[in-house]
Amino acid sequence: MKLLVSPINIEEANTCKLGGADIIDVKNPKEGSLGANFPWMISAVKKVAGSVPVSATIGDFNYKPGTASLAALGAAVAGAEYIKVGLYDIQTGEQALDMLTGIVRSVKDFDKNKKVVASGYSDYRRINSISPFELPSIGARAGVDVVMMDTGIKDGRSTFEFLEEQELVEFVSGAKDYGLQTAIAGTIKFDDIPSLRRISPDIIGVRGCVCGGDRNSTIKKELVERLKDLLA
Ligand SMILES: O=C[C@H](O)COP(=O)(O)O
Repeated sequence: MKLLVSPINIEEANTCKLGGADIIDVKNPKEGSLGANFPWMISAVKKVAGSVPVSATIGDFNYKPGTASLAALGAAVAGAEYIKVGLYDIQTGEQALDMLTGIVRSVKDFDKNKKVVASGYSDYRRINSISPFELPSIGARAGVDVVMMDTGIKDGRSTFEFLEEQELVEFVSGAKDYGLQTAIAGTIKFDDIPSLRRISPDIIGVRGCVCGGDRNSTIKKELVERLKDLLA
């Protein structure tokens, strides 16, 4: 399992790199769970990251395929290798397919090696969003590379409070059947690692855990190292 860590600035990105993160995921929590940061921040993090791949979130979207496609291209041009969209206020498979098809086209026309990550939300019922379990089939049709789930509301409740381990196993195996990679995030804690080993997604995404439990605090190098060791 690769470790994705979400810094909010260059200092934290450097800490992620020093701590051994496999993917440095630029986001802006002020604008939501998958809030977009500025293109100049993505470019600056890319310089700090060196050979470590950079991911960038483009927002918790409603149904705006054109806006999302343009934002995705912006993240790709700024240097992100992984471009991650949150299907937040999306209720139907048709809407999700439109969104993802546009995003994939705009990113892959620019650089076919960049990866598109389609994120749903483990707390989809409380935010009235599409079920993340629909994403593997829709994502495969659209041509995304990774399907993911995170929590939409960052109130301390974890993905493991909204979904059973067996449901997460099914999410991962369903995506694999479509040839897609998977990522799981949402207030993951050190205690969740044994369960995550059984679920075995390709990537786990964290912030709060490596800030010492409070995602509004700052990322600590020793906690990134500890998590990386646990995943080894
Ligand atoms: O993609 C990863 C998210 O930033 C996870 O943040 P969190 O661990 O604080 O829920």
